[in-house]
Amino acid sequence: MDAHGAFSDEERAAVYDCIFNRRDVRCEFLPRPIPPEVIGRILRAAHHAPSVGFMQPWDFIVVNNPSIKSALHEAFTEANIEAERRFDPVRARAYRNLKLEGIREAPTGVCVTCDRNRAGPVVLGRTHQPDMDLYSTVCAVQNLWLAARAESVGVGWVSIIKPERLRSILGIPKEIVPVAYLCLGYVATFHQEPDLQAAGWAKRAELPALVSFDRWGARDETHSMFSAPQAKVHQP
Ligand SMILES: Cc1cc2c(cc1C)N(C[C@H](O)[C@H](O)[C@H](O)COP(=O)(O)O)c1[nH]c(=O)[nH]c(=O)c1N2
Repeated sequence: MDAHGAFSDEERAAVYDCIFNRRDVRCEFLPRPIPPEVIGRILRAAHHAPSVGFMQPWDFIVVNNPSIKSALHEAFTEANIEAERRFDPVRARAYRNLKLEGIREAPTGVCVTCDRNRAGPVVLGRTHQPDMDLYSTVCAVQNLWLAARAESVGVGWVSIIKPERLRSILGIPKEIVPVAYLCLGYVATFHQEPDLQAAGWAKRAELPALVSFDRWGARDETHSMFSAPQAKVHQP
């Protein structure tokens, strides 16, 4: 970074590399523990996320205890059975074959929570959009995910679990919202494409079809934005 805060070409490429090669990791966690200083750096990155009114509504519960992980895994299994039933029979069969969590295998779990009252009843930027504190907490999750990728630590978000079960297992007070349960661990390899894409469940949409100019749906097909050469990084 230069004296004015501009990144070099290599630094910029490293950031895009990290973004395009971040993956949701559900299995293949190695048992090797993540050193405390690495967890510390990852949480510090999460804590430097933007937040509405600089509210910083998050807390981080670090889960190492195997019996707590087992209880969380049981809660996942209950929720997963219910989730599977919502799909039609063909899709349900495909769903059953997906691996959607690594709660017990991951050496570390992190639950990211949101304290909706942290900054009192009136918060700059939240008056007309009260959920901005939750969105801020999700920004912290994304910072965590990217910092972990930079540390070669895989992260998997497990949302197939009832919030009240998360609350009771982790002793989260009722006024605090559990936003994300994340599984963290080193992996042998980061997959190049999302697991759900590799499994044929869903695929990445074409970006130009999602961008419009000035008005919803007003697409300018001739716009050169996406015809520029791509950065030399793998973009699944
Ligand atoms: C809010 C939220 C919640 C979940 C997820 C993500 C997000 C953002 N994802 C991960 C999701 O499936 C994954 O991000 C996409 O499939 C794209 O893959 P990559 O993240 O690019 O590898 C996810 N994955 C999974 O296996 N079990 C889960 O419960 C969830 N829940």
